[in-house]
Amino acid sequence: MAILMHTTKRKILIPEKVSPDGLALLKDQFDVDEKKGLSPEELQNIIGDYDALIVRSETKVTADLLSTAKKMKVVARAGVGVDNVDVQSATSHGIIVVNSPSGNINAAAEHTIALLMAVARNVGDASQSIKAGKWERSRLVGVEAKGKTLAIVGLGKVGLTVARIANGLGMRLIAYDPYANPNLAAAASVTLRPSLAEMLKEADFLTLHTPLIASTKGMIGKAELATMKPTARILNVARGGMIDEDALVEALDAGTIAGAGIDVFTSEPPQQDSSASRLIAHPKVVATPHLGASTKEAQENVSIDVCEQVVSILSGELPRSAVNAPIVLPDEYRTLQPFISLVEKMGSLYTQHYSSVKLDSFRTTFDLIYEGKLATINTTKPLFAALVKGLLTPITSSDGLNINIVNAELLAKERGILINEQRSRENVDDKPYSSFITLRARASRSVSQQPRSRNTSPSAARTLQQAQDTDDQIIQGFVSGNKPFISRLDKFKGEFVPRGTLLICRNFDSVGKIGYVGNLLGQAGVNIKFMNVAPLDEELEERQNEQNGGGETGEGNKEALMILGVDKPVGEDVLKRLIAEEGVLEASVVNF
Ligand SMILES: NC(=O)C1=CN([C@@H]2O[C@H](COP(=O)(O)OP(=O)(O)OC[C@H]3O[C@@H](n4cnc5c(N)ncnc54)[C@H](O)[C@@H]3O)[C@@H](O)[C@H]2O)C=CC1
Ligand SMILES: O=C(O)C(=O)COP(=O)(O)O
Repeated sequence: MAILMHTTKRKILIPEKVSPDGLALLKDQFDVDEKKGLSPEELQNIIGDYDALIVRSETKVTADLLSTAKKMKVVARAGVGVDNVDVQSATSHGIIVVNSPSGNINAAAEHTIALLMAVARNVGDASQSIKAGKWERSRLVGVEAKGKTLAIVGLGKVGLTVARIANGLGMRLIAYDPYANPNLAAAASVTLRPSLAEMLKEADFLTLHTPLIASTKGMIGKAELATMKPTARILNVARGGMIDEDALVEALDAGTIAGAGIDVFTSEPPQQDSSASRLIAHPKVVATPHLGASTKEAQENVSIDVCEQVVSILSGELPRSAVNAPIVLPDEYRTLQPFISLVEKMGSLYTQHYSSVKLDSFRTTFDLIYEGKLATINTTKPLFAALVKGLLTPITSSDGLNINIVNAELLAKERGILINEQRSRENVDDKPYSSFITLRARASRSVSQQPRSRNTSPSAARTLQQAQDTDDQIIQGFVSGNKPFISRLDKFKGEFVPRGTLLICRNFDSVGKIGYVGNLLGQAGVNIKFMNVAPLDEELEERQNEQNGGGETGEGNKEALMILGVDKPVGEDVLKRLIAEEGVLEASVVNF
């Protein structure tokens, strides 16, 4: 008989025109909904169903929208500028924002040059004039680009590409960009100017290529325009909002600026009677409807770029150009993968086993110590995030937080969880694993009492010594054959796989305990799938004995942990009965 499998495909919403070349990469694995022309309300009503959203510049991805997007894992911007996405809000929801940082650079640069030439030679005006049946050769005399000064604000990817093309046109190149790479500037024959004001005076053509951010918003206003030559022409293929549109219209009317080529506006599409629509209507302006990235080639590039990243993220991997997550190299991420699972389980074990700890009000410092191969990895951000996720998931509501590399740091801070990552130089060559992780929870104490400097990496042995000395809580683990193992829980040493539901009992290591616990569980209808015993660590025991005056611990008084894999949850009543029996000192149920 055929077995029907019902697997729900994850859903991706695309409310704008995105090239089919990238979408083809999604359609096998995911439900891809292309829904153009949605109103903000319509978008808000359906966004909760989607795992990913792919947009260009038209969709406003607001904090309001993101707060409704409960399943959302990724917002992908098929282009460069993410000023239409509330990145901060996405971060707080753990939503990764990706873009395509270079797929449309050439298109934007060529469009800038197209506008430069069109403005220099009155192409738009001349075309309209001839179509109207006129032949106005003397009114439409232009200027040449050759020998003119092109002033570039923002010498990043687009700015540099514009510079290289303009260099070929024989233009003199100057730029203002406080963060520019001087070597790249020199190689492109661009002379950097120390201030915008200084550069504006020299410009025959001014072109803007910065993102729209606080420092660039309104950067060309009335005062700046007043310092420019009356023959100067202005180009904007970056973002509306960087130029004061009313001030530019005024300057064009007054003849203190000669012309402008504008692709981007403060309101897109421009509203009637807005400053944008007045600028567009101006006879000295060549305007295009945000076409900088609109070439077949650029749209293919950005679409493939972001769709590949959406596939990565929905498959649990990291993207290559996240706007709000650290970049982790693919090889490193592959190495980290099994440890991410281990650390998450260690965090979860901590919260569930030490259940008296209230994580949302606690002040504990965690040391997360990497030994062996892991200690040589460049970025351990995914492990940090896994610990926060492991610690918080057992105590957050099921519809709650999407905890990941994007928001882990923020959430840890909000909850007062301090995580101190350390790399140990302890040699693990003689051990059966190549890497080893210790999670140590230190009860809070004043800063002056904290045991040691954060920069010195203790060996595992020293860590244990400290745990014993300070009653800190210790969980250790390693990975073998890609499987996570816990190898220590507090003072007990024994390997177990953190999987399914585990009943963890601390008991006196005496005859009959296993039978008693087994019986009780049997009566409650709980099956035991596997069992491990973790005895007291011998080294630790010896030290304790020495401290207690050298006496041996009596056989029946030795403690051990019993770890039982069970097939269903163990109720509170059963736990109470277990603890009531002499010899079972503590019992906790942990779900993975
Ligand atoms: N019209 C269109 O269709 C397109 C527009 N764009 C726009 O172009 C912008 C630039 O893109 P890219 O060159 O790829 O970005 P980029 O990040 O490579 O370069 C931006 C440059 O601006 C500089 N910068 C930042 N703040 C500055 C300030 N206050 N003053 C001077 N320089 C400053 C940075 O140092 C950087 O070098 C994008 O942010 C996007 O808004 C990009 C592609 C297409
Ligand atoms: O990539 C950018 O920043 C752009 O402005 C391109 O916008 P678009 O994708 O054409 O709406």
